[in-house]
Amino acid sequence: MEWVEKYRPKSMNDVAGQNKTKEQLITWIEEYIQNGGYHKPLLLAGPPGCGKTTLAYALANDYNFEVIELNASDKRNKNVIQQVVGTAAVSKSLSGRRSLIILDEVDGLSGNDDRGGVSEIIKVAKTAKNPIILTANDPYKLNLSTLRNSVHLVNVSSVHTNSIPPVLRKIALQEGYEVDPKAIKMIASHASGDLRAAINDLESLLIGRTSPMETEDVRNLADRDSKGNIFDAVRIALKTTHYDIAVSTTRDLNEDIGTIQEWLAENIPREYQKPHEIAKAYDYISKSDIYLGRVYRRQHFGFWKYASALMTAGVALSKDEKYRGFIRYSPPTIFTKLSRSKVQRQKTKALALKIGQKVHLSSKRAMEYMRLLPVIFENDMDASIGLIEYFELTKDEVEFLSKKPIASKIFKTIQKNEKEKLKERKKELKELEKLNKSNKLTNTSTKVKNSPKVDNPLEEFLKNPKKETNEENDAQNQNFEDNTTKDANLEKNEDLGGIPKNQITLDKFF
Ligand SMILES: Nc1ncnc2c1ncn2[C@@H]1O[C@H](COP(=O)(O)OP(=O)(O)OP(=O)(O)O)[C@@H](O)[C@H]1O
Repeated sequence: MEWVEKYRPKSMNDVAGQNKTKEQLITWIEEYIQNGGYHKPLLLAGPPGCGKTTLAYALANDYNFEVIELNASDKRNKNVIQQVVGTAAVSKSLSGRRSLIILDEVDGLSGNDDRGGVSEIIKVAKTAKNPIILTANDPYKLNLSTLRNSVHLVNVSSVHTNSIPPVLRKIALQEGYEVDPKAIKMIASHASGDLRAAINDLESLLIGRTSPMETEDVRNLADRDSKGNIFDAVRIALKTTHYDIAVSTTRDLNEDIGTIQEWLAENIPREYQKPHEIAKAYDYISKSDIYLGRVYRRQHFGFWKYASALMTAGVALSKDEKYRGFIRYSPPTIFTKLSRSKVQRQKTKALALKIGQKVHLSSKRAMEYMRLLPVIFENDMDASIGLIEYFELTKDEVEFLSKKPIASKIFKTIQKNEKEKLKERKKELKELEKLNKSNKLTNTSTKVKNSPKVDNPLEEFLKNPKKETNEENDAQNQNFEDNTTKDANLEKNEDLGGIPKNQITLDKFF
């Protein structure tokens, strides 16, 4: 059992603080007992978690009344009020004990569906023989003017910060946990007078703990500042059954509306128990998402309020009954999932862009076609190779798309094909060279005969080297020629009587 329920005070003496309210309650019930007839119903009005319902139950217990509760989740239309409250109010219970009727959260009766309910309560209250206690979070805010005149209003203040630590300490001790008094004080001031929230915080911090709880642990609690935090907003929106209360949860929240929507979506199945409630709540979330989409796409910020109302009040009113127990809410896992899948998403986007550019498609459309690629990779090698070559996909990209070790098989085939192609090309080149050589030979023989025009510069050079030489070469050639002449003259001057060497030698033979 959740600690808030387990440690709900059974007697007025155990209710922390609220001394003035207790006195008013005691006076009211004692007057009823003395008069024994019609008595104005009591309306307990105060913030959530300050002990209104607890006080009503504790009073009933102390004065031996049997409680008949009709909470906000019940459809309190005219018939239901007549059947449940009407019958109970004029009769004693089967046990013979008198009944105390508790109508929780009557500020929720201001909606159109409950209009009959408000008038019926007044009617029933006027004829009731048994006492009726109503509770509300803020009766002035709501259209309850008629009801307020017919009831005895008692304001319940939030629990004083000094009254919270003893309650928390007692619970921790009874559960067998050791706690630092400073940590307890911190939880108390975090709760801002909401004892239910304080007990819930204590439970969430202590459950499963082996070492003593310290102040550092409390600091890790989400900030519960005066503006409220997302945990409170989610809790109120999921717990309440009132349109206005649910809608007001986002009012002072310093969070983006999309984030609030994710928080609610994450925690709906934690709070709601019945499948049809969960389905209905998600239906509202999806409707709110449509409006949010319109806000972003059309920049029509007037739709904020519809999105906000659908996600808070829509979700709140999807449940049949209020779940009172403690629920450990958790931040939306979508954000962790998104950050984990960031690299994957970036890769997919880059690939879609690459493929889209090739086939003139937007990356969004390309992504749709990309889903077919893994199927082709697995089943058709030729088509896969064709597509990989066409889209110029790398092995990594194919691996990423197929998510299976098929990529290495395809790329091995591609490599094999490439090698074969290379071989064939080499063969072709050789044949071409051969053909070229034989062509050259034919060309040279024709050239000698006809002196055709030669395009190949190398051939041109070989044919007419002078043309290729530059001035420097010309000069060098000139020097070379001069030197040759000089040498020849020197040779002439050798002891040969002015006759060249070769000529003498040759002369010897003739
Ligand atoms: N004054 C208190 N003394 C001891 N326990 C309290 C007190 N107020 C609240 N609690 C604890 O908080 C729990 C919720 O209190 P309760 O349901 O009475 O709040 P409430 O004012 O009726 O809230 P709501 O308006 O949301 O219905 C109780 O089960 C109890 O454990």
